[in-house]
Amino acid sequence: MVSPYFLIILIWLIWVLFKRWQLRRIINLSQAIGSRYPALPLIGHGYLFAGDGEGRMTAFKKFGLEATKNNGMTSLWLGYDYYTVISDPVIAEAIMKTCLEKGYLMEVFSHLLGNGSLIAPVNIWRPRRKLVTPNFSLKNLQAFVKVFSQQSEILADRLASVADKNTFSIWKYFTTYSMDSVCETTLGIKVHAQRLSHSPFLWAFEQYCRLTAARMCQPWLWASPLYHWLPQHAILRAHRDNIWNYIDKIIKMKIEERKCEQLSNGSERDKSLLDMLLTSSLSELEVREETLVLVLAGSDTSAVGAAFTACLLSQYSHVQDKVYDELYAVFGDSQRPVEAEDLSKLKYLEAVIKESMRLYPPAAVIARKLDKDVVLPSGITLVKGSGALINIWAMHRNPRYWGKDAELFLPDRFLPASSDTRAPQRHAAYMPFSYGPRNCIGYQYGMMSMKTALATIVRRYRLLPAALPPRPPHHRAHRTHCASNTTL
Ligand code: HEM
Repeated sequence: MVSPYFLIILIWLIWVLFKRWQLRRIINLSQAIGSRYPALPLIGHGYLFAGDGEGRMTAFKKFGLEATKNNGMTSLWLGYDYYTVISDPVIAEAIMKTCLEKGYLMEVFSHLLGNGSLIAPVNIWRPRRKLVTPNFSLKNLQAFVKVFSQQSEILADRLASVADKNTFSIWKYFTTYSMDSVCETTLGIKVHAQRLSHSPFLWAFEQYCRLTAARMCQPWLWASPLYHWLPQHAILRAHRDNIWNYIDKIIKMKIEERKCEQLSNGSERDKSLLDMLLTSSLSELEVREETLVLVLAGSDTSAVGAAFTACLLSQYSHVQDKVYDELYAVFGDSQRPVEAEDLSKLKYLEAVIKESMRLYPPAAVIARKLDKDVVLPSGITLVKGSGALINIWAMHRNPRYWGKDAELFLPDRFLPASSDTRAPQRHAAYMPFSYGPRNCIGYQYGMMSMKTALATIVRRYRLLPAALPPRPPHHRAHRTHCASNTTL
């Protein structure tokens, strides 16, 4: 009689051998590229990503720095999924121009986003991108600046209660500002995140993202049949259902509004992105998916970008002085709110935000799945079926492209008429909004929102560094928090 334990071990061994045979080309690639960190059986390098968002970001940084030392590439195994971590723009460009699939890491978000364009397979993504892109025209974005400006005024008013007092974290002010702006321009409703102490929708959204981001990098949580037994899954599903119910109610309300407007021959009210999506050929389900993508992709990213910029302004007072002088040249002593036409005049502020996103890119790492072999200029072939993790954080600090002073905060790099040669010639070396056909659809929106909020604050307050031991602001994977406090 054969022992059942023996049988289990035998089946497991056969499965491992089969898997190694299946992955033989990828294993050869990973050995050719190498990694200084040992990959453990079953979980690969997953053990380095256990812990909270800050721990995960630390692990991503380690792999990014390792890639830079190793000619722009290093190997990373998450379970049986292999990724080449990339910190060289030449390699990133070769992949991002041709490989547009996102792969497993992002697929965990399909539980919430379904086939939303942020994660959808290329055949679904392409037609949706075509439908959504025209809604981000300059004319529509300029109309949104009114919302950014009103919400920025609320943000600045709220800061009055903490100004001149103790050190505080500016993060929650930007994240609620951003949520208010994104919901108003996307959904066409005011969620009052800045005013309410608790919003069930926002709470569900935040908790959902936190749990899913943790699952993304922890292969032991990937197997759905097992994950379904864990308490996190029940919580995740409850949050998702709350989010869906909330969005579905708004969609129904907007459909009714549209019907009434058609009966009354239309009205002049400002249109949200959801209004625009409802005039497209998308079904109700697809509209929900795309609306959620916009809220997810648009809210935290802009908040992180603005919060890091505020922290850096507080630490570099000469840069803040120059931002203030530029604002004074545009607004003088007037108290009027920021308007769309002002934003294009704020060239120095724009350079500051860009330099801040170079050092602290809100989306620090992005993923691609290779659906074909990619032969690199070095002659190495990245193998079909493997993944690529473009480490934007490390790429933006790669001294080969940004010089020996890559770690320094120097906004002049981004001044249009600058004689500064420190800005690299290769376009892909700077990609906070990604690169290639699948880049960020909301980059102008994001820049306008961040500029409006920062301009409003710097006109009213002076940002001072935290009364804590000096420490550069630091990232967390998923939510990239501005952890160094700022005083006003
Ligand atoms: C500072 C602000 C922002 C940053 C840094 C940022 C960054 C990014 C990045 C890096 C990607 C590409 C991910 C990838 O290649 O896998 C992306 C995609 C996307 N972003 Fe943004 N984003 C910002 C703001 C926004 C805003 C405000 C919106 C919309 C309101 C938005 C909507 C999207 C959408 C829809 C995609 C998916 C595009 C596609 O796959 O076709 N983003 N974003």
